[in-house]
Amino acid sequence: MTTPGAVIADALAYAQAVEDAVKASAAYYEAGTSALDDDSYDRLVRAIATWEAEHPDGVLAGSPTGKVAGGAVQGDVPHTAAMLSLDNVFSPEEFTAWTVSLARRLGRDTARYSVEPKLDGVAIAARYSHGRLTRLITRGDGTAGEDVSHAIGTIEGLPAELAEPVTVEVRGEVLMTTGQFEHANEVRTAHGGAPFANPRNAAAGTLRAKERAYTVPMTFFAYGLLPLADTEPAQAETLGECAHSDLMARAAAYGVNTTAATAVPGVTASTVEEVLDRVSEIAALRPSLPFGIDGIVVKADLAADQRAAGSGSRAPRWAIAFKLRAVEKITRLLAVEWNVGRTGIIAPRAVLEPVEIDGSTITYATLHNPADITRRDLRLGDRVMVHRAGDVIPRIEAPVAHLRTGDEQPIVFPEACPRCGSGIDTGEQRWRCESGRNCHLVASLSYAAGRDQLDIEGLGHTRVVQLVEAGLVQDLADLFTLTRDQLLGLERMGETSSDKLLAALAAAKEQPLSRVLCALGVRGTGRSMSRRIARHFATMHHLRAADAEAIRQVDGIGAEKAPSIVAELAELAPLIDKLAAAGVNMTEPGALPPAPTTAAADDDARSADDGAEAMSAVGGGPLAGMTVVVTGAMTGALEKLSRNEMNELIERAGGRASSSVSKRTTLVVAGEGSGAKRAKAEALGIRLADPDEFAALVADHLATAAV
Ligand SMILES: NC(=O)c1ccc[n+]([C@@H]2O[C@H](COP(=O)([O-])OP(=O)(O)OC[C@H]3O[C@@H](n4cnc5c(N)ncnc54)[C@H](O)[C@@H]3O)[C@@H](O)[C@H]2O)c1
Ligand SMILES: [Zn+2]
Repeated sequence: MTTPGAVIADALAYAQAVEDAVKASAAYYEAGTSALDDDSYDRLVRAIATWEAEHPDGVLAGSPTGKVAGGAVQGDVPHTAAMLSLDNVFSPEEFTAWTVSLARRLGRDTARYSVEPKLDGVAIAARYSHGRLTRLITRGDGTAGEDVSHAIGTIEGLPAELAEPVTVEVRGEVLMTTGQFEHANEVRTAHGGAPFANPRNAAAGTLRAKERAYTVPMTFFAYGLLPLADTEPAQAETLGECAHSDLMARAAAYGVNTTAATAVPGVTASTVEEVLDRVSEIAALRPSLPFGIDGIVVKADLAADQRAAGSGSRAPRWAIAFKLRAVEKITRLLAVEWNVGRTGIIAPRAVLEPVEIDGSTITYATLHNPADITRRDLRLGDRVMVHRAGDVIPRIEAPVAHLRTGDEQPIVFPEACPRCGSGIDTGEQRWRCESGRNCHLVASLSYAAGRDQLDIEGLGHTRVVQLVEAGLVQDLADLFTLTRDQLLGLERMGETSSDKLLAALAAAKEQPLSRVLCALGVRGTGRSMSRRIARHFATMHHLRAADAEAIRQVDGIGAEKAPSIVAELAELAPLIDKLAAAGVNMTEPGALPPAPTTAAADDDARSADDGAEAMSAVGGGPLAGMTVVVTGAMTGALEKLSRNEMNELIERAGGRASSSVSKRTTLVVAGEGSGAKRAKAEALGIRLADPDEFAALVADHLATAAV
């Protein structure tokens, strides 16, 4: 495939582009399985046209330009009158220019316009003989189409019998509504077929498919009515003289479906301004329509104007398509995320290779529920058709199944709640965490009890769920007022485990402020940030008294984060009070509260580096002013320390812990298995220490690290 949209460099690339476009076109009109989205196809054809304009002698006979259906489709049933394509405009200016050229051609202003949605489906001619539907023919190459009469009876809006026994041809679009498309793919995948990428492809593929084991409904909308060879002459003459809007009213009276029954009925307009207003109205309604449209068709309404304007080989001169921006693009499904909502609903979300649709870059799309994923037969790595119109959340229509390489992977459904680890209730279409509305509480308590936070031994996930479900704990503080009797009342809770848990809770009350802060889960403050805040303010009292400006004194807290920390602490105030009342420690050992500031801090003069110095000046210690990175396995006296505990140790000793080696690093503690970071430190000439050397350096502070 040539890169769509790329400029064609030479005759060889031109020939390749023509071949690609013709192949895509054939796949698009026949089985609805093009490898390209419309935008990419249109760019390819534009590049072909540009090249042809510069090389008029090199134009290939097979070129798609200037032909109905790009010349890729044939037919053997001749049309009564040519079934043409439409020329396009993309802006009000281009549209106005078109009306001017039409007026020039007519020698007068166009008397009246008809304005209708451009339905995004497949063109079809339906022949009625004495009121009975006898034949369905596709557009084909415009001169002759293919007989698809087997589809009679599966198309809503195209009755088997008209309200009057007339002999006429009704032309219009066969499409699938959103609901019909969902249903079609459901039925199709249930029969082992590959889902269609979008409703248009589904309509094209379904219309042409013969002898399927199942039928799926489609919908017809008329946009043309004309006589057949054996139509009564008087009737034929009347039809030939009717305005387009009258023909549509007549078709509706015959019982054929028209846009009159939709939110975007065809209307007439007498001025360009009126037309453009209607274009805007239809464009605004597009996202809420139950079927796809890709533009607005504007026609000279009167038969006399149409006759005077005439037609070219590809399109009539009396009609134009005002194209709307593409709302569908093909991109790749990279991953599926599972998010837990407030009520415990676990919702999948598609992560996409970023793609621009209608001016915005799309990286996520909704996936509703697991059944939806199964129904759409989605796989990781799939190329997918993504739809986004207006403010509506982008959605995946379906995988472009014929583009599969075989490397696609099944989407793994979670076995436990991704937030709190509880079981999942899969009884309904929408999966739900078994902890329901408590999911968040279970998750936050489990987090708070974790090793790097309050480190409460014996308070694992199952125990947390049990306490929450028994109604004993409604927030973090409730843990610290649990009684022995309450614990003994729980299942599988003997005297020994109750006492152990109570002891662990008592020990947790003595944890430093930094860990309490971390356990509170203030957004934007992870473990090391919690430590920096705790060391800076020394007490919860000082921290809560701080405004955003004061919080910005802490190294690494910027103008955005500071106010949100203040706001969250205010929100957490009742919980913090409750924790303090339960006897939980609210101070940071070894830290001194900041000196009260007199003058307002000078913003410009302050940088992260200054902050680091200020902090270590308060702390002092053997690592004062140093930025330390730990890498590899710790041994000897440091063996038992987690990375978080190592970082705590560094900060207690006055240093600043960092996870990556840079020019600002002053010391790298390198244990066994430290590869890349050690190498980088050596390259930058940064001081290295092995675990034993480092243990000796911070020996005074090491004693207090044992937990
Ligand atoms: N993705 C691909 O590989 C691929 C290949 C070929 C074509 N295409 C797409 O198809 C389009 C060009 O194809 P085309 O010539 O079939 O169609 P068109 O967009 O040029 O418009 C003509 C068609 O519009 C339809 N139509 C809808 N509402 C109508 C109304 N109210 N009045 C009259 N006609 C109405 C008719 O079917 C008519 O045949 C382009 O947008 C192109 O992107 C895509
Ligand atoms: Zn949960």
